[in-house]
Order: sequence, then structure tokens, then C-alpha cells
Amino acid sequence: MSQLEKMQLRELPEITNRQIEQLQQLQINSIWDLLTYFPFRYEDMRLSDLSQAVEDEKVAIQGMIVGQPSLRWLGKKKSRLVARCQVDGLTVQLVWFNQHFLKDKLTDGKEIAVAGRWDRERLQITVSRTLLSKAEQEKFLGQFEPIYSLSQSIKMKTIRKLVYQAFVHFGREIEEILPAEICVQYHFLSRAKAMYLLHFPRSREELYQARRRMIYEELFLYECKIFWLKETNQQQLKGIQHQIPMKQIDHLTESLPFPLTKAQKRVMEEIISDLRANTPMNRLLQGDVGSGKTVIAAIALYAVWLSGYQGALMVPTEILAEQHAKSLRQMLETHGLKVVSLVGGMRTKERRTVLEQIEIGLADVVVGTHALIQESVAFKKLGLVITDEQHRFGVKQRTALREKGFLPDVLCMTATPIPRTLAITYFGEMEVSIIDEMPAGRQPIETHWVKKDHWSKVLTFIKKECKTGRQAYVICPLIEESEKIDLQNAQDVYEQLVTQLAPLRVGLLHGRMHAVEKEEVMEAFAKNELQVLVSTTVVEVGVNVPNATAMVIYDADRFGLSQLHQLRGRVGRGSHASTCILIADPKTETGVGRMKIMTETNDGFVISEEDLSLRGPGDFLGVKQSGLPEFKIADLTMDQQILEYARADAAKWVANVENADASDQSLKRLLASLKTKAQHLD
Ligand SMILES: Nc1ncnc2c1ncn2[C@@H]1O[C@H](COP(=O)(O)OP(=O)(O)OP(=O)(O)O)[C@@H](O)[C@H]1O
Repeated sequence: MSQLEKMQLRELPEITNRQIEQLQQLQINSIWDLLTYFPFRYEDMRLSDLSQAVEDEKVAIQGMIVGQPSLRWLGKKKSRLVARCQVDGLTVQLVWFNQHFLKDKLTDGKEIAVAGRWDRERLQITVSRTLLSKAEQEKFLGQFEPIYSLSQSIKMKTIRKLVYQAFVHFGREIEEILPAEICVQYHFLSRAKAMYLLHFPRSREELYQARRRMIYEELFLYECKIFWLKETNQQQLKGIQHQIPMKQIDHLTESLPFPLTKAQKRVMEEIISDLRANTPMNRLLQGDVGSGKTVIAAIALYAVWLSGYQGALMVPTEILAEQHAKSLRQMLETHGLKVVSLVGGMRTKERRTVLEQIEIGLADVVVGTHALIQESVAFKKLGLVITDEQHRFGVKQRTALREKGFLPDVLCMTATPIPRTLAITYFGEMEVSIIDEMPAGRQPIETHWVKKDHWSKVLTFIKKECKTGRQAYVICPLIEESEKIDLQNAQDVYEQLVTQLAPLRVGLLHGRMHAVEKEEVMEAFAKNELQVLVSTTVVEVGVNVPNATAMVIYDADRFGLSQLHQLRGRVGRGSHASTCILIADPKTETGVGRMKIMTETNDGFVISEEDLSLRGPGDFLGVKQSGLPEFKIADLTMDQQILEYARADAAKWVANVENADASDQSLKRLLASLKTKAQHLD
């Protein structure tokens, strides 16, 4: 911790107790907090040339009030104050909302300066900032004024003053922490100067330079932390050194009904090499929907079995657990492995038997939901944990397992392509494998967007598809997370379709059904006993029925883009051409844009980049995800390029820090403290 971080607010000479309290409400507890409480925007108070200003532009002017202002009350508390003002030979109208108290100050002939939004047609400015006195005008005109987010009790003026004083008294103590070499390389401002200018820039250029430096610093330090976490994992944790004869692996791959793609082979080799190493594997496997990740999971499970260990596969839903257990059985049981599934809806007796099999080592592969690890399931010899989708298997879970005496290898699989910026921050401490190739013979999925009143055409399409022997999904959205409405909705559509599509057989699947029921419906659909499956998003991940070639998604505008892509990935899994129809009447242009993107590309990475910029990193990864780094200045959707540089530099610095020269002592100290904190990154 630096000196400034330890320094209390009361060490600021002019500060009052009341101000200390107000700052604490904003989580500002030390001088350092105050120095780094950066503005979230700036008011540009440089004088504008109104003849050049465009409609709606933010302008600042200095001029003279002419005549008397007029005040109109709009209800009890709201008011509109209007004054005329002469600016460079032009008379403009100034409008203030809810600032009636200014009326008496706006006397005829008074020189004032204001900033606000320009209405070119009416020659009018809606004022957001007023400078009445000469002193104020001298101080602020020509400047960028910092705007801080505030609580009710503290005034903008006060916080500006306190931040300024903090710099006057302690600014000199801000230490440089970036290596000198880097500062020279990128022509960075010093840390103290950049921090000061982030609060009080005098021009856009100064602000740009300050931001550039501080964003880099934030990302550089974060990346250093990530590299350390990786290094610590590798150095301190002793993993299982699996003995895996490649010949046996070849037996398994040769027994598959298809040859592995090049990408699958490459990923398989990466994983096997991790399993053989004496440090625990911590790998993220990314592959677009249908790219063949399950086979890779099977191979990895088989590999640890060869070396005498059990493996667990964790999936998000019970349907998926059943399905994966089934396909793993098909691939692995002929090779002598016993695959069991452990799901919530099991009968007590059956469950007890399975638990026993896991404990005595009779079960080689266990498939289940996340509860598999959280509950008191005792493994005999757990060597590999694979998680599918959304469940990050982090430090916490590892610790829990270590306490039970296991330190398994970990493989996280995801079909949501994660934009690179997020992959290297959120999953930064993991190794990444990517399956960037689809199995041969896949036909692209054609996607169409139709409005709701085209329903009859959609019906004709479903009938046509089923007539040729194929099958269709009809997906209904969750409405406001309410299971009940969701149920009704899918139920309504189901009832409607049973009549409209007769004699085709239609099934219904939703989250509230009992596990056994769900399984029966899925089974019937997989066997083509049901031609159409009406479902909520429970089929979103992983469900694999290659004969299904049509997907209709109701109210498609209610879904995130990545989710639509996932859903769409349920078709196009066999050799027949597939179609996805999005039904939506989006109300906004963005909504229309989103539907168009879906019809234009099948590339999961393009879609997820788009999704990320529309929703931001937090929503993109889902609210349940914790541990997403929060940056003060950097914005992962905007600052990708700086992130790339910072990451590459951090990798170099972490490797070389021991040799850093004396001038980089402060960086050394800081990195050392980050190193100890690295374990808490998760
Ligand atoms: N190399 C391959 N050649 C041909 N078919 C393959 C190949 N690999 C996998 N498949 C088949 O492709 C389909 C999709 O594979 P899989 O379910 O493993 O994909 P996935 O990446 O797990 O998809 P999702 O993310 O949607 O769960 C399956 O029917 C599988 O048998």
C-alpha cells in the first residue's frame, strides 16, 4: 500500500468533519481515493462560435442580458425561466429549468456566461451551467470542467475544491509506477501529471493524453496480476501427472463414426499435453455451437481414466446432463468406462447407488449439474473436472476440492464465443484452446426475420420441413424471468400448434417439468416420434438432434444476440440444410439492427463482439458472473487496442521484473504487492 493510500482525509489542511463524512458516503476514505476519484464527464467551457455551431451541440457563450427575464411556473416546483442575451451581435434566448432564483440576478445589461444545448432553429440555449460573476468567468471559461458523480449531500464545487487541494498538498508524492522504458516508448505523461489532468484538463488533447496513460496503467497492472495468478498456479500447485498412452487414445478416436477435424485434433493434443504435465490444467475451450466440443470432452475423460482417475462433467441443466451422459456412454462404454449421471430428480434409492458407485470408484465418469461439486459427493479418485457453459470453475471451487484432497485438472468449455478483450481479462489466467473449424459437410443455417403477422407462412414452412422427414423447434421466450408466464406462453403456443399442425405430433418442454418428463419428451423428439418441439430456452445449450433442421423463435427481439446464436445452433447439426426464422416486431432501430445482424452472419465471434458492444461486459457475461474486473477509467469495449499492448508488455515485465533496475523500485514494490493479492482475483 502506498503512503497516499494510508493517508487519512483529515490530513488535508482545510477539510471539515462534515466534508469527510460526505466523502465517505462516496467511498472516498483516503487521500489516494480522493486523488483517484476521477470525473465521469467534463463540461466544455470553451467559448463557441454560434454561427458555426450545429443543432443540439453543447455550446458555451459569454454575452449581455437584454431586458427583463420572464418566469413561468409549471406546477408547484417546476419552473421555466427565459432571458434574452446579446452574443456577438446575435440575440439568443436562454432557458433555465427549475432555477427561478436566478431571475433577480439576470438584470438588464448584466454580463454572464453560460453553457448548454444549442437549438439552432429557435436561436435558443437550454442552460446547464451559469457563470454569473466575473471571477467565476475568468476561472472557468476556456476550461473543461470536471463533472463528478455525487451523492445528495456534497456539492460539485466542494468536491472540485477538495480534489484540487489534495493535488496542491500531496500531488508531489504521487509515485511513478510504470517502467521508465514504457513511459518513453509510448511518450506517456508522468503519472502525477496524468492524474491531475484527468481532473483538470485545459484542452481535449490534454485529456486524451491523460486518459491514454491512465487507461494503459490500469490495464497493465491488471494484466500483471493475471500473469502472476497463472504463474502461481503453475509453480505452487502440484497437479496429477497423468500417464496417457497415445495408442489407446488413437483406439478411441478410430472408433468414432467420423474423423476428427484438424481443429479438434489440435485441441486434443493441447489438452493431453496439459494432462501429462505436473501442473494442474486450467484451460478454456472455445468452440462455436456444433463445432464438436463434446467429443473432445469424451477424449479427455477417457485419457484420465487410462491413467486411473475418475472424471466429472458439469453442465447447466438436467436435460443436458442426461443427453451428455447418453452420448458419452455411446462413445466410452464399449471401451470399458462406466458413465453415470447424477441429477436432482432421481429417486433416493437410485441416487444412493450412484453415489456409492462414485465413492468406491465403480463409476468412471460422472455427469451432472453444478451441484456435483458443491454437494457432498465423494469421489474415490477425481482427476478431471470439465464444465460446460457459463460455469466458471474458479479458485474458490478449486480450494473446496483441494480441501477434500483433490487437485484435478480443469477444462471449461464454452460455445459463447468470448470476445478477445473479455477472454484475456475475465478468463485471463487460463490457457485458451479454440475449435475454429466446423465438421465437414455442414450446411450453413439460413436465417430469416419475419414480422408476427406472417405467422401463416411460418406454419406452412414448418409443415413443409416435416413433410420431408425433418423436425422443427419452436422457441418461446421467458417473460421477465417469471416461470409462470413463461409456462403459459409456451403452453399456449403448444396448444395452438397441436391443432394448427395436425396430424404432426407436437411436444412441449419447459423448465418446470419433472426431470423424468423432460427426458421422455427429449427422447421422443430425438427418435422423431415428435416432429415439432415447442420449448422455452431450456434447449439453449448443447441439445443435439441432428435431424432437426428448422427453428422458429418467437419474440426474437427479447433475446440477447449470443443467446439467439446459441438457440440457432440447435439446428444445422447434421448434413441437411437448416433454417432459422426469427419472429419479431422490434420497436427501435437498434432492435431492427440486431435482427439484421442475425440474418447476415453465422459467425459466433462477430455476433458476440456486436453483443458485447450493445450490452457491455457485465450483461454479456450474465449478472450471475462474479469477479469481472471493474476498471476506473478503462472501458473494455472501447480500449481493446490499449489492452493488447498492455497485455504484451505485462507479460514481458512479469517475466523480467527480478532484473528491473533501481529506478523501477516502485514498480517492483507494487508488483510484489499485486502478487500477494493475485490469489483474490477470482
Ligand atoms: N469431426 C466431426 N465430424 C463430423 N461430425 C462431428 C465431428 N465432431 C462432432 N460431430 C458431430 O457434430 C454434432 C455436434 O457436436 P457436439 O455436440 O460435440 O458439438 P458442441 O460443440 O458440443 O456443440 P454445442 O456447443 O452446441 O453443445 C454431433 O452430432 C457430433 O456427433
